Amino acid sequence: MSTGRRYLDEDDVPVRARGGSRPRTRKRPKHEDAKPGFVTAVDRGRYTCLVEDRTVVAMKARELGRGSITVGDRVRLVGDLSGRPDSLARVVRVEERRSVLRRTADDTDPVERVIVANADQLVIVSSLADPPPQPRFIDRCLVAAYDAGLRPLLCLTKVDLAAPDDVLETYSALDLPSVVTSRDGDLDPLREQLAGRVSVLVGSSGVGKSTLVNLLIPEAGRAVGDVNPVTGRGRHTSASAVALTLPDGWIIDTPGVRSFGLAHISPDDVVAGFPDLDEAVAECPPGCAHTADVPGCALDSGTAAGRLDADRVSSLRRLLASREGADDSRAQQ
Ligand SMILES: Nc1nc2c(ncn2[C@@H]2O[C@H](COP(=O)(O)OP(=O)(O)OP(=O)(O)O)[C@@H](O)[C@H]2O)c(=O)[nH]1
Ligand SMILES: [Zn+2]
Repeated sequence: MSTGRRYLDEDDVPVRARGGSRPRTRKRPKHEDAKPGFVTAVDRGRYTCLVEDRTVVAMKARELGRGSITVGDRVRLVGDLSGRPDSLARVVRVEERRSVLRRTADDTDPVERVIVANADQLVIVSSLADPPPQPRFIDRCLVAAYDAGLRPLLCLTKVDLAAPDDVLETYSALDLPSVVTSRDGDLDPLREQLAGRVSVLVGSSGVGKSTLVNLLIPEAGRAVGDVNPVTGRGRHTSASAVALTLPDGWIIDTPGVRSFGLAHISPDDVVAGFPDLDEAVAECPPGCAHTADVPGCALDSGTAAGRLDADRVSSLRRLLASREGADDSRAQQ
C-alpha cells in the first residue's frame, strides 16, 4: 500500500499569494500550534480524537487528500480544540505509523482495508466452550498478527466451562503468550498483558469479548447479548473500530471485524505465521506451494516422521488453500 499521501502535511501545499501583480507561490505559515491527538473513532468523515484530556471531533484538512486516517493514528490538529458540542477541529497531519493492521474482506478479495494504526498487540479472543475453541480462527489471526508486526496474545475465555489444557498444548511449541479468563475470575493476568500497550481485540461472535471489555472498562458499555437496551439496536451495527482507554494503555475493539482475509499476505508470510512449521519448509523443493498435492513437500515427511503436528499442518494448508480460492472457506469461519 502506498503511504506517500498519508504523511502529506497541509503546510506542504504551495498556495498562490493573493494580490500583487506577480503571483508567486509561497508556503503557508506552519501549523506550529497544531496539537497532538490520538484518533479513537472514525465515523463518516468525522474523527474523534483525544487531545490532552478532551474529546475533540475533527474533520480532515482538505489538503491531506485521500490519505486515510484510522483509529489509532497519532495526528496533529488545529482549529476549535475546545471539545464543546458542535465544535469542529481539523486534522492537518498524520504521523508516521508504527504498525498497520490490515485485512481483506475475504481471502480472494484483493482490496485491503486498514483496520487499526499503531497497535502493539493483537488479542485473539477464543472461548473454551460455547462456542468451542476455534484453532483455525486462532491460526488465521496469528498470521495477521505476525504479518502486521503485532505481538499476539491468546485470550481463552469461559474457563468456568472447560479446561484450557488441550488448546494450550496445541500452541505450546509457539512461545505464544496466553491468558485464561472467566467473567467471574481474576482479570489481573490479562490486565498485566494489556498494560502499557495498544491492544486490538478480535474474536468471533459469542466468545465473550464484550463481556471482557465491560469488565476491564465498565464505562465502555459495550453491548452484551442481542440488542443494546439503550439504543435498541442490534449488536455490531457499526463496523468501525473504537479505542477505549485503560488506566495504562488502550483497548481497540473491532466489532465489525470477525476475522482476517489473507489475500494481501504472501504464501511465505502465511507460513511465517506458523513458527513451529516454518523451519521444516526450508527442506521443501524450490517453489513448493506446501499444499497437500505437492510431491516432496517437507510438511508431509515431517508429519509422517512425527516431527510435525498433523493438525497444525492441516490448518496451515487450509489457510493456503483458501487464499487460492480453492475452497469456499471465507474470512468468517
Ligand atoms: N459461562 C460463561 N459465559 C460467558 C463468559 N463470558 C461471557 N459469557 C456469555 O457468553 C455470551 C456472549 O458474550 P458476549 O460478551 O456478548 O460475547 P461477544 O464476544 O461480545 O459476542 P458478540 O457480542 O456477538 O461480539 C453471553 O451470554 C455472556 O453472558 C464467561 O466467562 N463464562
Ligand atoms: Zn512444502
